Amino acid sequence: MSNVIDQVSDKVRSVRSEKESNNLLSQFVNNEDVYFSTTQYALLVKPPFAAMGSTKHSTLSKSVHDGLDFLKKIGVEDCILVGAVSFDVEHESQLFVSRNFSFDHNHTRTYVNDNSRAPLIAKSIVEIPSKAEFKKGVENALSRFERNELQKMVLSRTLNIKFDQDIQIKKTIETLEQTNQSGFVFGVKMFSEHLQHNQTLIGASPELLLSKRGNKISAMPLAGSEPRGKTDSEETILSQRLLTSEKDLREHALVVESIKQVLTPFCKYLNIPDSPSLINTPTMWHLASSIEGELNNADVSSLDVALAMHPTPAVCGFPKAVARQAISEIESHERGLFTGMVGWNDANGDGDWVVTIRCATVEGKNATLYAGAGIVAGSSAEKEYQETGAKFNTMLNAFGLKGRLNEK
Ligand SMILES: C=C(O[C@H]1C=CC=C(C(=O)O)[C@@H]1O)C(=O)O
Repeated sequence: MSNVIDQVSDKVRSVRSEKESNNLLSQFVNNEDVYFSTTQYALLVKPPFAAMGSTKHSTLSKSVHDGLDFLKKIGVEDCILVGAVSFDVEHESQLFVSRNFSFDHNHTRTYVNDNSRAPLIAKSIVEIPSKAEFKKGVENALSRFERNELQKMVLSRTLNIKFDQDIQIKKTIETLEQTNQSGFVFGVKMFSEHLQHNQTLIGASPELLLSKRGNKISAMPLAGSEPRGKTDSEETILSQRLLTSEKDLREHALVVESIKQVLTPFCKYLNIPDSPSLINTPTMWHLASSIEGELNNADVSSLDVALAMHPTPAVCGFPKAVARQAISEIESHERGLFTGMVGWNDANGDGDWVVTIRCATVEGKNATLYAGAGIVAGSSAEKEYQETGAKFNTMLNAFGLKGRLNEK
């Protein structure tokens, strides 16, 4: 019997699940629990956990199957797998199995004016890479396109912020819900036997990688972006420019084509719109494609389909292997869980997985914010820098820091 199965059976066996509960976020305990919410529901998962965090991608799917199959055999069917999968196949994921979980299907989000919060003060902010290095990376990508090595790659950057006081994690997740009415909001504890620190991954992703209920699946890939405008006329100009931009439509089409190739063998029916539509978050406009499908086999798990899709060219590039290699050569920082996937998979294989973007890892007074942008032939290094800057605003808003970046 493998280690993972041992852990699952010992830790999960004796705990009973609660099926429905209200106001789950108020019960969230940082460094202990995992929280995930959509506009439809909230999910809170509590210990005891069997951690599958050290499992690498290559063995992840098999370990999860073995663990869940074993639990079924011993009569433990009502458990859930929850957490975050890293971008890089060699990097640890943060996945946990528990029987102690609650769904709130009456979950609602109330918009609250974000000026009502007392903002944190940033004592120091370090950009990694620097603006010059990021722009050099974009130029490097453009030269690879000219040499026909690849057609798209996503480059990212980080903001390392030290605040004047400890970040209130539950409060920040609450703010993310209040200010991102349609986003997928998450708080995932990061556990590792080797990790010295107790970090938490928090964020509000607008991008649905994969949702599965029975044999029905859906996905909403995003690629192609413009920051939100300040006035109505600016909003119209920016959104219409995005919808008709040859560069952004090409960038988007590569993502959709790659997802189509992955999902086709899984599906007896797949509906992909001919052209993308516009969606917005409080900080960005995006090109989005709403994909629906029916699986050949309803027993395939949401995790398996999501792992087959991951990483899509929305966070990696095209072709995938060449882009992944180019990213590792150009980016000097670790992505970790950023541009991975976060979500859950229940004992029936149903679940929701979203792309881990518009997020930060936080601990004490420190936060590392992440943002990336898709680069294709015709991209401008300055514009991609500005775009990633606008994407940071999801988390900067949640910390009460938007427009205060020069404050030391
Ligand atoms: C990698 C990120 O965004 C991806 C998702 C939506 C739009 C994107 C873009 O237009 O570049 C990116 O592909 C991020 O927000 O950090």
